[in-house]
Amino acid sequence: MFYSSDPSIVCSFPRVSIIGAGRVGSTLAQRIAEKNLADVVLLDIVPGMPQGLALDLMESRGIELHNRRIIGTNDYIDTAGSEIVVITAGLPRKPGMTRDDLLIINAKIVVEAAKNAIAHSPNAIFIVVTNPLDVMTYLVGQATGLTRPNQQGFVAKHRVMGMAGVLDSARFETFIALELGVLPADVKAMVLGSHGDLMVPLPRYANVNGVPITELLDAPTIERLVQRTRNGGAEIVELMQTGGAFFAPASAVSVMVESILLNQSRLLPVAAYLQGEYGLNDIVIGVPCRLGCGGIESVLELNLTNEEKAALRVSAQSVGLNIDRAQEILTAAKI
Ligand SMILES: NC(=O)C1=CN([C@@H]2O[C@H](COP(=O)(O)OP(=O)(O)OC[C@H]3O[C@@H](n4cnc5c(N)ncnc54)[C@H](O)[C@@H]3O)[C@@H](O)[C@H]2O)C=CC1
Ligand SMILES: O=C([O-])CC(=O)C(=O)O
Repeated sequence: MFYSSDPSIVCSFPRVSIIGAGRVGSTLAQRIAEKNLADVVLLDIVPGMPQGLALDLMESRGIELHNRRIIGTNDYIDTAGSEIVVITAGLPRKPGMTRDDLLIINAKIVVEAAKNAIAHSPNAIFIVVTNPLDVMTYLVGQATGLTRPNQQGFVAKHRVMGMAGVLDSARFETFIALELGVLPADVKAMVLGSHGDLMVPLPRYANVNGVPITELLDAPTIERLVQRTRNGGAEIVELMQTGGAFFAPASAVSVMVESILLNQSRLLPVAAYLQGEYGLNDIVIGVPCRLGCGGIESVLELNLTNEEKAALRVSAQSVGLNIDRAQEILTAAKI
């Protein structure tokens, strides 16, 4: 016997839209669906491609034992009402390139994606992945209006962020775990700053189940692991020759999505729009943030040494120069 359902009760799962159904985007869709976190909309400009990926993922549901819906589309209308929008659209770098070499081409793609996405999901939280990460996150903040005061003077900067620190920290943790032969999950580390050569790994805060790595490894070894972390993305680009990492990046975004959707308040390194924190203003850079259902709940200001502060400042200065470059290009192109 069936009970008639009350039409006022709407049973819906959260919706995460992923703009750019390439390697990072499609792997992220898989992670989110298989963790049963949300229904997923995969959007790309290539006709048929996101639809094919979505169908493939849907056909795995019975085997993977989840019931999340995955929709593939080329039309932003299908992203309407998303709780979270992840932007992975844009080009990955090729061997020999820096992430900053993608600035001009990806700025236009990301700004267009952000404007289209917010028009259909005005309350969404935005997570940016496209490189160069910190500059793209800044541009998304501007394009969506989330980092500008609204008519009431309120800035919704907590709803825009970039993924980099979770990945860079996971790499640092991996290299520490490999060096010591311990379980990766027992290693905790934090990498701040920009997602590039000027990132700021913090060995002082790295530990194995509470034991500082400075008690387990000598200074030259730690410096070697720090340098490998800084070069972590390029190492994979050089090995693969056809693009960059995507498994670990997708895992990194999925923990941010999870912390937001499940209101976990996890403390994670996140590229955030700063207004005075760490002495930095009107810039996006990686800092420790609490992530919950509203997005960035707070920025934690660590008691950094003078050297760490200086490294963060240098990192921010380089992001600032690229923001200026991107804005000149977008203004000239009337975007
Ligand atoms: N923040 C981070 O830690 C990481 C950033 N990345 C960056 O993420 C981006 C994506 O990387 P992959 O997935 O490996 O590249 P990919 O080439 O596999 O996928 C990019 C997708 O974007 C789509 N696209 C291009 N223009 C678009 C538009 N206007 N609208 C919608 N879709 C569009 C392409 O058709 C393609 O399917 C790159 O910029 C890469 O550098 C990658 C890994 C880590
Ligand atoms: O290195 C790249 O181009 C992709 C990326 O940001 C990473 O894997 O860290």
